Amino acid sequence: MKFTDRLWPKVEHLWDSYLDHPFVKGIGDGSLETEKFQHWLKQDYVYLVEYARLMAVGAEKSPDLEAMGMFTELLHGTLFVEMELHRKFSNAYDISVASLENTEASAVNTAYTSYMLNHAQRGDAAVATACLLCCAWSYNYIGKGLSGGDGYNVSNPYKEWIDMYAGEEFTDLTQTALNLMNRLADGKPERELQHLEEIIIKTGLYEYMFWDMCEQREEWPVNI
Ligand SMILES: Cc1ncc(C[n+]2csc(CCO)c2C)c(N)n1
Repeated sequence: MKFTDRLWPKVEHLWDSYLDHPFVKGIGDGSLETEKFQHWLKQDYVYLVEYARLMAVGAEKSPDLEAMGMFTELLHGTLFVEMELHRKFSNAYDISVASLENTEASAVNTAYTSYMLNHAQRGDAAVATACLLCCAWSYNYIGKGLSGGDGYNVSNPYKEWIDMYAGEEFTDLTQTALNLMNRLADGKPERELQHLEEIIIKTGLYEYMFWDMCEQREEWPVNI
């Protein structure tokens, strides 16, 4: 059995809770307030900068050229496909590229990226892949879930967002991340597989917290 097949029953319930989250539902039916979407765009942009570093760590720790190529494919997809779409969306939502780049990461955002980078720096390439997996995989799952929903139509202002994450390009990137995970998990002892699983579940919980943070437009608890 592939490693990612045994993971699925453990994350399924958590991932279905994303589809019930008010922020995700708001994207699905088009009712999400613009200010909340702008908060997501800004926080996500600086999140993706740290996420790109994570893939660079994975490339550096790769055991072979094939893994290195897969990490750099994901890195390229983040920097030049996903972040480019964020820049395009921001233009439509009155946010300048400078203000995207200068966003201060919120508490949850900082905790999430620090968690991933800490594990990736301490672990091997399989650990770095476990850190990045949920992120790519869960957005593709959400995009596909929303594109099959009632609110998916031309009048939904977030249709392009849904199309982007459900589309072929992101489905291919998700498949690359899954293949990389299975390749690097192959032959590992059970104790290490459990460690990878724990990271995937924790990052899945951080994903939920990220939606919550955007729904509440949270930054830090006190303004300094
Ligand atoms: C908090 C957060 N989690 C996941 C993604 C989605 N995502 C991040 S990297 C990647 C694959 C290559 O770009 C995908 C789909 C996001 N944007 N923000």
